[in-house]
Amino acid sequence: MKKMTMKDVDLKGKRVFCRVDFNVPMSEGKVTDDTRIRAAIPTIEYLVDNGAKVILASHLGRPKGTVNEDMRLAAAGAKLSELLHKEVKSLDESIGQKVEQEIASMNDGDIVLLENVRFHPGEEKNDEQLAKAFAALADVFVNDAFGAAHRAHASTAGIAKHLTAVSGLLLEKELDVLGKALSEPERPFTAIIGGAKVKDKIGVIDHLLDKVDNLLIGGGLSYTFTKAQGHEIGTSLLEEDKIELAQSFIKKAEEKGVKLYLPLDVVVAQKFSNDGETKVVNIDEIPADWMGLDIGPKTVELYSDVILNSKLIIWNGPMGVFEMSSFENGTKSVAQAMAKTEAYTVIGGGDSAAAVEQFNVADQMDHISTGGGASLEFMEGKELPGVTALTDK
Ligand SMILES: Nc1ncnc2c1ncn2[C@@H]1O[C@H](COP(=O)(O)OP(=O)(O)OP(=O)(O)O)[C@@H](O)[C@H]1O
Ligand SMILES: O=C(O)[C@H](O)COP(=O)(O)O
Repeated sequence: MKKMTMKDVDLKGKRVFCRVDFNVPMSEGKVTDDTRIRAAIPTIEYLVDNGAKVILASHLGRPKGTVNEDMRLAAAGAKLSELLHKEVKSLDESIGQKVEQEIASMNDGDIVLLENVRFHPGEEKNDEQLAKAFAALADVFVNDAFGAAHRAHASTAGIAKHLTAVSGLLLEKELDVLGKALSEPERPFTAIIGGAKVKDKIGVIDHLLDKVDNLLIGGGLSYTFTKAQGHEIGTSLLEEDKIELAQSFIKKAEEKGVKLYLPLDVVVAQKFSNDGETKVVNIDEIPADWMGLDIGPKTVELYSDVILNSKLIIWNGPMGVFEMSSFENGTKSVAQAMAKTEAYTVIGGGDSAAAVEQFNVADQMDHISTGGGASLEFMEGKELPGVTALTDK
């Protein structure tokens, strides 16, 4: 079902409750990565240019329903103001009389940022009263928080029952890119899945096996597959209870004609540290008291080759412990191959987005999702409550 967008509503003079995802990394009261704030700007500018009174709302961190001084949104408001060259008034509440008074005094085109919606316990419970209190502040609801679209919360889903609810430009773009990739992919279509645990990627691997031509596996989760192939993995990450599942994925790939690639060689170390001795071994030669912490050079060559010969690539999860320089090469090389390929490249948020930033190739990717969990759930084929709740066209 098609959902209404900002372009379907008259915004002039309207109070617009615009949910954004300003859940940004912070250190010492400052925003350390403003990617998500920058990503919301087209929608905010559209609202301003169309004469709306812009009431921004977001969560930050997981304050568990109480006020947490370190999780106030004022620093994000200041950053937004700096980026827009325009006043953004940060309030210290998200509902109540004071907020209502502030909104009543707004002129068309003004912007306020409400306080962290998760300071209220009702937010994450999708409490009806809180949803109504948010809705009472506005005439229209715009959801632009793709990163939080997998959460059925009062400010993402509940509020949509009480107002005309439309998508913002970022939400629309994310759904468009990821949706098109999954429904009408250019081929060869390759998915690269890494990260720590099989358990977190079961849904996405299963769903992608129905869609892709190639599946490249790396990172901590690959060792459960290696074990499933019958090799010893030393002290590498293992999820004993997922070995059978890994076997079933290998079988499913065979049945579907998907080329499933697993590491041929790995970088091993005796401890989880950047300083110890490391060596490269073939996948069937991991010594008993060593652990695999990155893919090796033969694997890098093979994976890069697949990447260079694809037309569409989705990447979620690093190939190794890329935060440590001794084990960054696999993730770095994959990032560099992604930068070089002519394929349409999509980064599924979270650590992979951090990796392409770290290796200075972010601007060479076609789309970097602002959602970690949200893009993963979308790629699992799940419905996103923040999208489902929007008004049908
Ligand atoms: N071989 C390995 N052994 C141990 N840890 C690993 C290994 N390879 C990668 N990791 C770690 O996995 C972590 C990332 O995995 P995780 O599943 O948490 O995130 P992700 O897959 O990037 O998900 P998201 O994109 O949602 O953040 C990184 O911190 C990385 O150091
Ligand atoms: O950072 C994210 O993935 C989103 O902002 C959602 O945050 P959450 O996992 O705390 O709901």
